[in-house]
Amino acid sequence: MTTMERPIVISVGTRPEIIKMAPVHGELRRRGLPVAWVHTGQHREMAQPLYEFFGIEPEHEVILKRSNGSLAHLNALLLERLGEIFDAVQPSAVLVHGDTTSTLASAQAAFYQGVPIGHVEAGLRTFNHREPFPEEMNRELTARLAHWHFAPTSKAAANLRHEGVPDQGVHTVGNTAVDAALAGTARVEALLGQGRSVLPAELDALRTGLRYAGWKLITVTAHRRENWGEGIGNIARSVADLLRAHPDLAVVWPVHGNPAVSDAVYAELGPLVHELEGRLTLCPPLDYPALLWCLRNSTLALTDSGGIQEEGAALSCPVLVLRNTTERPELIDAGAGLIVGTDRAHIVATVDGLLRQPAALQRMREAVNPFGDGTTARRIADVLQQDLGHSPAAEPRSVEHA
Ligand SMILES: CC(=O)N[C@@H]1[C@@H](OP(=O)(O)OP(=O)(O)OC[C@H]2O[C@@H](n3ccc(=O)[nH]c3=O)[C@H](O)[C@@H]2O)O[C@H](CO)[C@@H](O)[C@@H]1O
Repeated sequence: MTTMERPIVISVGTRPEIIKMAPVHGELRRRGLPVAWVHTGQHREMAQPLYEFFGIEPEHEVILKRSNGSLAHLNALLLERLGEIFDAVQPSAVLVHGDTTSTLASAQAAFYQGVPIGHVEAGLRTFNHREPFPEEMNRELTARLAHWHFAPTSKAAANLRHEGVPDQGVHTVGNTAVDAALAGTARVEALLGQGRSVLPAELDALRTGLRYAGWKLITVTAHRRENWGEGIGNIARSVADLLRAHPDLAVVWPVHGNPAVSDAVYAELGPLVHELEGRLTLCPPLDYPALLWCLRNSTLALTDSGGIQEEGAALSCPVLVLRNTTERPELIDAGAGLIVGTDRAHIVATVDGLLRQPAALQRMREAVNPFGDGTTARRIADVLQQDLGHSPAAEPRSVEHA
């Protein structure tokens, strides 16, 4: 096989990775480049609706027989199996995303085969190896292994350069989360316009309330380990306070399946659902199109998620970050979000303040999205096409961010 015939392999497994690599997959396919998808996640059935939404059929799947839950065991199994797959597939390049154990194992397996690695969403740092663990170290180690570093912002690019990554390997391209969110929202709105059902029944009351009663919507999500226990309880209590104080407020909270999260949320808020007559929706995690619809129609998002910070900025939905830190400081610098942590009184005061000052809220909605303009996948494909010997469809461009 010539380099041009060997596929560019995308190796990912979790929900955010699939969402963020789907635009790259779509763009490589649109250009007629050979591309293969390796699913490394544990629960393929959970990923299936996403694959259907994006029209992706993974060519390969890593099925792991784990005998214990340790990271070392997971890494070893992934490394061995991915080595076998890459050996059979002979990729011209392997693309990995972000910071998971499978990101690092995919990069290692590609490195052992002498295959160049492209790291998408490179350069995010908290500068604390324990927070998030092991993700922060996975980010650094993947940077050591990668050939192409696709940094979402100039800040992320600067982080890489400070670590000695050669300048010519760093491409500031924006974040593919924006590509996915903009294209996905357009599709959701088109489908709704045709009267097709995109939203689950759980959101019906909410839709009616937004349309006819003038409710303002807040989307809430929380899943991070650091917020388990007290943090989640505080967030839930602040949501109850806000709903009681603002009769025109509605909240949708897709509750993460982990009992460390769901038990606390339902204990605090479950009894309120009936009392609030449709203004509080607690539901299982939403399919991606429904989540996009929620953000698009929300006045605010309260979240500890990374992806939702980027999607909020893309969809003009101001984001309050339920953490004490973020590896996406650009959101705050751009004025599109605020760090609020998990203190009940502080969350309530911040949301109250914003609801009472529409001009401040409007400024946040109008902030320039620091994560790009939805053309990140094109920029990534330009670089790969040029470096792998195809004539580029367009000149690679770089995005400069504040
Ligand atoms: C420890 C840590 O920091 N880990 C991070 C975490 O990333 P995250 O915080 O972005 O993850 P989530 O919030 O789970 O996912 C977000 C995506 O899911 C969509 N979504 C959400 C709720 C829902 O009901 N339905 C949906 O469709 C949503 O639109 C968005 O695109 O895991 C990644 C690898 O797993 C890591 O790389 C990343 O560092």
